[in-house]
Amino acid sequence: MDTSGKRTEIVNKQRWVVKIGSSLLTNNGQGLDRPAIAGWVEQMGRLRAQGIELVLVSSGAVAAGMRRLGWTTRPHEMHKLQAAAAVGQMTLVHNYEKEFLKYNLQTAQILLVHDDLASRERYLNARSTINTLIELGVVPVVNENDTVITEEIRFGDNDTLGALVANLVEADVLILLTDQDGMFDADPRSNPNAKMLNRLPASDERLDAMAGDGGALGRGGMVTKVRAARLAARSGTHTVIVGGRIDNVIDRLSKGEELGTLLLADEEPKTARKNWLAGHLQTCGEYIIDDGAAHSLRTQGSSLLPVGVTGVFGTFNRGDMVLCLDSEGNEVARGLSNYSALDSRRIAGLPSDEIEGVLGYVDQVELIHRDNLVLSLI
Ligand SMILES: Nc1ncnc2c1ncn2[C@@H]1O[C@H](COP(=O)(O)OP(=O)(O)O)[C@@H](O)[C@H]1O
Ligand SMILES: N[C@@H](CCC(=O)OP(=O)(O)O)C(=O)O
Repeated sequence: MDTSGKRTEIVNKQRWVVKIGSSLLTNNGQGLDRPAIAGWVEQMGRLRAQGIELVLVSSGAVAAGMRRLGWTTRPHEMHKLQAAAAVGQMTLVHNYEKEFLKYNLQTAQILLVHDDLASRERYLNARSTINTLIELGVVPVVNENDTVITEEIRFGDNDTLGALVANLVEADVLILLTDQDGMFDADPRSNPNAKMLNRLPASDERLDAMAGDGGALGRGGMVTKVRAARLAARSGTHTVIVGGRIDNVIDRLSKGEELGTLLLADEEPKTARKNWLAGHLQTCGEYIIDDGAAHSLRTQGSSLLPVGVTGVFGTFNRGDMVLCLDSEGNEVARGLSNYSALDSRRIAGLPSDEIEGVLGYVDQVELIHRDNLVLSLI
């Protein structure tokens, strides 16, 4: 294929995660927009026919459930939102199953919560199940397991889930289909002169000031999409934020057309281990680090040495994930500790050449080596 003048980062890419947001799937928050779903599935069917592997992350359970239950306004009580999601998820997957079958594609329902991806065992299970489904040619349809979570329902954030799934399957591309044509330099709802962004590195800090929230319904808006793009970038996944109502949007993206906003991953895809560190492991304790250590972690990507640590909290073993907090309690980084909490307390504040004298052994001179350390998103 002639790719000159096209988005080569997207063309011929093998593995896509497509996330369809609530604002798009629903008619003003009421029920599912079935004709629109049929249109996206038809396009995704064509992706599959080209040999592109696909995972779908779909919101819309709450809205579909509200319609089924005859509710016209979105409830505020968490248990009612969760009940609506449980009812609506049936409608949602039934709809996808019916539509994908038209193209001889089987679907599978996957319900996940962030904690599932924080347990090493469940992460590995989810990963191998989804990878197996992809190999079988099945389209996994992922949503949050709303019955057991509260935060994500409250903030309406399936963007993060999309990014975590992209990390999980090491996707090449994450497509966030939404109700705006792309990301603008200001929220177009409140700023009619806002201009759409074409491409930027996901790490570009200017994005933070441009991203607004999702408005009255308290949805994630562009804030969670930018954060998702940064999370996805950690597995080398490029993200496109794009309008789901644009004619044949998925087909056109796959041909390299410059639609929406491309947020690029760093050139160097991080190793699987780093992906894991970035979002998946449960933390077992905390290091409080001084200003000098916080500065060199943030600006030079340095390892954490005992000398920069002023406090050690929690109970952890060597190899466990520990948070690094600055003196004000802000998370600077997280990483795998080379020492248990007990030994860390004994060497905190000391120069590395004194470790052996105190402990009687030295594993590594760092408390956390930079290869096992991931800076936190600010
Ligand atoms: N800089 C921006 N560019 C585009 N949209 C923005 C921006 N800042 C805030 N938004 C808002 O984000 C909304 C989309 O986010 P959201 O409602 O969470 O959608 P979804 O359900 O697709 O995740 C848009 O309707 C828009 O008003
Ligand atoms: N998981 C829930 C809500 C998640 C949600 O709305 O997220 P988003 O599409 O990012 O605004 C649902 O299916 O209704």
